[in-house]
Amino acid sequence: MTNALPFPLAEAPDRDAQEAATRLFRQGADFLKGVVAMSGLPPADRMEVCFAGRSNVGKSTLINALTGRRALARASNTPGRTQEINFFTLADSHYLVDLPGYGFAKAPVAVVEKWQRLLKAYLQGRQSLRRAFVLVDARHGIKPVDEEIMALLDTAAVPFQTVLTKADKIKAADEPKLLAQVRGKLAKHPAAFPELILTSSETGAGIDTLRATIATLV
Ligand SMILES: Nc1nc2c(ncn2[C@@H]2O[C@H](COP(=O)(O)OP(=O)(O)OP(=O)(O)O)[C@@H](O)[C@H]2O)c(=O)[nH]1
Repeated sequence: MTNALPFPLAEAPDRDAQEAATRLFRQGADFLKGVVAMSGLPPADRMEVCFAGRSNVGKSTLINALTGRRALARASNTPGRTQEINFFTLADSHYLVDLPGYGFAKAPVAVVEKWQRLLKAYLQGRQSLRRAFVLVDARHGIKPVDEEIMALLDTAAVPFQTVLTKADKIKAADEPKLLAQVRGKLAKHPAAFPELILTSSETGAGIDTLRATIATLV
């Protein structure tokens, strides 16, 4: 009874959702600004989704794949930008928000603390934030640092959806073990959205589903 499992994999989008995604994403995405303090946030005047994940999880690559802009998220990866919350416009109706990667080993404590304060303030105070996508490397499953951000999202009551990245790097035989680990961890998080998206920026798997998810958020 696969469909009775908690946190099933999202199904492929239906035709309406696909059309909504095509309409939205063909209008294009652009880098707007990097933000280091709450006072720098753009007006909360449109639908907003954010992307969080451990360093190297494939966040920039995924944002590029979603928007079809090869180097879009590179802007947020250049030295000096990595501690900023980066805003991208999508059409004139959405913001895509790239949160700094966490779990970096060598950042000074003061830097990490400053970024955690900003992240907390952003997640708790942003009215227009509809959903957070928490990216998790399919090879590694949910790590303690991922659970920290999930706990923060629980507290802030921001619904979050888990997006597994680099699906092309795991063997089909290892998928059940990964999904069991992820489902077990998510069961403890009240803000977890009850569907997972398995993606690969390499093969394009799951990208349409994620686009359609964003395009049909209300
Ligand atoms: N095989 C495979 N490799 C991927 C995929 N997505 C990203 N990568 C690779 O993983 C590495 C990290 O990807 P990035 O997109 O830079 O990761 P990031 O999360 O933005 O990293 P930070 O900037 O450190 O936060 C790169 O070498 C990518 O080419 C994927 O779906 N499949």
